[in-house]
Amino acid sequence: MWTKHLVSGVSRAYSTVQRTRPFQVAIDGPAASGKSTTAKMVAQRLGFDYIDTGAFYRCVTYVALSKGIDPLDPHSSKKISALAEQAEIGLQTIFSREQDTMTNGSQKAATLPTTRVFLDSTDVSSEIRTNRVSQYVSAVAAIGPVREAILQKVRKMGATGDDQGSSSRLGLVMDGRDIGTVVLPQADLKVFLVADSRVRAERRLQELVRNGADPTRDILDAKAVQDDLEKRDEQDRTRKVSPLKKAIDAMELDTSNLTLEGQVEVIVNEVNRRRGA
Ligand SMILES: Nc1ncnc2c1ncn2[C@@H]1O[C@H](COP(=O)(O)OP(=O)(O)O)[C@@H](O)[C@H]1O
Ligand SMILES: Nc1ccn([C@@H]2O[C@H](COP(=O)(O)OP(=O)(O)O)[C@@H](O)[C@H]2O)c(=O)n1
Repeated sequence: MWTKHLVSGVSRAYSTVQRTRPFQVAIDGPAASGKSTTAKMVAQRLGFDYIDTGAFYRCVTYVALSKGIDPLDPHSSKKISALAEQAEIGLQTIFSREQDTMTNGSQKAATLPTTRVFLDSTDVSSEIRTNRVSQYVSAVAAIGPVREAILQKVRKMGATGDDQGSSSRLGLVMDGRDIGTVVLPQADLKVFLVADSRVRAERRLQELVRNGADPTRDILDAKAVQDDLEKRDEQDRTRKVSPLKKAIDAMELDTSNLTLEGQVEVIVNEVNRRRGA
């Protein structure tokens, strides 16, 4: 049932606008604003590739913590940067067929695209989403040479479509914090997703519960989750290298009062408008 799909009509769209490279969509924004879910669904609707850049920073944080390295100790920067350079990170997004997912314009949760993350060929998809990794990831992402190493890896993956699956090469959706500003400054469409931090915390909490949260390991209090997200956003916004900020030419979309399908629709329509479909 799970197959990578192509959306009919895409090749016609490309014949109207002469492109020298696949259409690029950059999605940035604060934590839990809906970036990755929206990005995957947009990629599925358009038959584009998807790259989750946050997964790269999470993998480096995970490997550093598992080696007993403290990311908050300034003396750890060199060791963590070396780990970032050495890490072999792969992504595999499993898309479902459009007809399986769209019923009366809405998307069934069970058929949302899913992304598996591989670190040195081991599936670490769950391990990189723990609270512990979330608490340290912003510190790791603030280390300049770590960002340099990851920038090279994500650009390479974007250029080759090497995501452990077959590449559609029609287009690319990438999400993170610096995609529109640093990674893909020439992106054809830049979106900056925002949402009220209370709404974001509620959604993250629901997601944790849906994924079988463990009360001994996960923070299951809305206020604590909100504090955690706000703290991470502050760290991401104020770091010296590639801080989280809206690119000057990005379209801002507040998802606080939108449905997932609604925000996907806005972006898909804008992509189609820009490529003359
Ligand atoms: N408009 C929305 N309505 C309800 N839930 C949403 C909406 N947008 C995103 N979500 C949910 O919010 C949670 C956080 O979204 P996610 O895509 O992981 O954010 P990010 O990648 O920005 O951290 C997910 O569980 C997602 O399904
Ligand atoms: N392009 C990116 C992507 C993520 N990151 C860092 O990685 C962390 C985790 O990103 P993520 O997208 O997985 O986080 P969530 O918003 O999904 O919780 C962020 O808080 C940033 O510190 C970054 O600095 N630059």
